[in-house]
Amino acid sequence: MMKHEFPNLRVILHPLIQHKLTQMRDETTNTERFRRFVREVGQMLAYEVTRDLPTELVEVRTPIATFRSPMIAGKQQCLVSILRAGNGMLDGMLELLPAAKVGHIGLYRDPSTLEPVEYYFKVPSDIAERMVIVCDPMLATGNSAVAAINRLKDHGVTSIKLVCLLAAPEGVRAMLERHPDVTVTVAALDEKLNDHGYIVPGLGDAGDRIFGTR
Ligand SMILES: O=P(O)(O)OC[C@H]1O[C@H](OP(=O)(O)OP(=O)(O)O)[C@H](O)[C@@H]1O
Ligand SMILES: O=c1cc[nH]c(=O)[nH]1
Ligand SMILES: [Mg+2]
Repeated sequence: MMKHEFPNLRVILHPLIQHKLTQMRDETTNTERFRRFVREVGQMLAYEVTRDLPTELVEVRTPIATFRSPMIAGKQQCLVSILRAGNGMLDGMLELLPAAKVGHIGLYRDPSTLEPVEYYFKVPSDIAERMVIVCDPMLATGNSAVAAINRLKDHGVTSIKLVCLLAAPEGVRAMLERHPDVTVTVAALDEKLNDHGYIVPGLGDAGDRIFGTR
């Protein structure tokens, strides 16, 4: 585990994740490969973020004997993707959590103010009873994640985890101040933000690289 100052942050230093992340950072990685890496790393981060799900023992009869064996218990899951870039992680995560419901929150950052603008909001009607995993590749200023989680809490959600590929210290700090109950799981904690609010060294604009829009 990486040493850092944030009690709300888990950085996953798995070699497979780091290997793929390095190729995502490479500016010569094309849309097709970038999209595949986001999906694969999203799936591996879903594995890590579900590590502490509660289990209960249920009786199972094998061809040899009957015994008590663990199954996931407690709240059911809901994945919430922050559009657009969150969708790049969604399919990989759903492969591990096939029964999860899915919500979408459409946000884009105003480039001059770096404040998020909401353009879409659709979540399952029973979301308040679920454990929610919010996904977005980038946690930069944190404004988008804070706004999305504000909206989920307004809908009564009490159990939330945030999964990102990359975070800047500014974004992790914003989450700690505004939503200290939410753990943040990332593949890397980068150095800082630049004057345009991009993560340094980062990987550029995640949405544009996933969808090939620039
Ligand atoms: O922490 P913040 O400073 O709020 O920045 C992070 C946000 O910026 C990106 O989205 P963007 O606004 O580029 O929208 P997109 O996914 O449609 O490209 C990213 O996917 C996050 O949602
Ligand atoms: O570096 C950044 C910051 C915000 N959004 C991105 O896609 N990349
Ligand atoms: Mg973008």
